[in-house]
Amino acid sequence: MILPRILARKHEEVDAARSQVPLAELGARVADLAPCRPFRVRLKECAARGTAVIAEVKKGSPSKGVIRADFDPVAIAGAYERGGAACLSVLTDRDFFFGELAYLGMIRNAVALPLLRKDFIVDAYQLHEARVAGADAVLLIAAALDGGQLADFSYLAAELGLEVLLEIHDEEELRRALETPAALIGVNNRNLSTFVTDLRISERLLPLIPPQRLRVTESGIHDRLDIERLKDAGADAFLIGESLMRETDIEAKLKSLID
Ligand SMILES: O=P(O)(O)OC[C@@H](O)[C@@H](O)c1c[nH]c2ccccc12
Repeated sequence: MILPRILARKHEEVDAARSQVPLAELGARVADLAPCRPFRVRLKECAARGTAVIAEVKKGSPSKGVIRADFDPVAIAGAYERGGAACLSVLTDRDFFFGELAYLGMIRNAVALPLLRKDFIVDAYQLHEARVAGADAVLLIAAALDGGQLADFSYLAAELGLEVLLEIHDEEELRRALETPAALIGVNNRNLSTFVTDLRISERLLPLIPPQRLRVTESGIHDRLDIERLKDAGADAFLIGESLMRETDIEAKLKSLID
């Protein structure tokens, strides 16, 4: 299973980053930042008008390797914005997903959409780092965090002005998610040990999420048929990476998913 390996590596990265820029210094920078862009409100508006897609800037993954060789994160973000994305997800993990923290700032300067930092958060330091780098929201993964961490990180994120997308994969994780104030809950259709995606995970779990929480379905979404099927299961928003990144015309593909 790869998740424990990724998490162990994250702790090393955080230690290295902290020795370069201490938490107190990062914290001091937060005070000077512009307010975050409203992630959840934007999703709700797009969902009310049609289909709310969180489009992911993703060069590759541990299971697929490099998905898109000619990878220009800013150009991709622009195509997503023109194609009608509600919000963007930016993979910032370098070692397993070919991402960079700096992509957040570059993309923030180029598009007006709210941005999610997609990474493996294991330490409060990374929440400050996300805010300073230009994120408006962060992913928290229930499979990677215990109940105390989920609560602590949720409250700290809110203090920093960041919204939280809390990712779950089964009933036990959902139960823990519902004990936190997370306004956005994401059901990952991908099994993190086998990498197999199965939309039936969302069909099983989305109906168990109270409608006051915004229900996001993540991974393995390919076409309009998948979207209709997931809407029927109660999805309010759709997090899509690979099927967009494999297209030559990203903007046209996104439009075909939304209409
Ligand atoms: O590329 P896909 O199958 O459309 O999936 C996107 C997104 O859901 C996936 O990248 C993801 C979901 N949860 C994660 C956690 C970490 C890294 C990546 C992810």
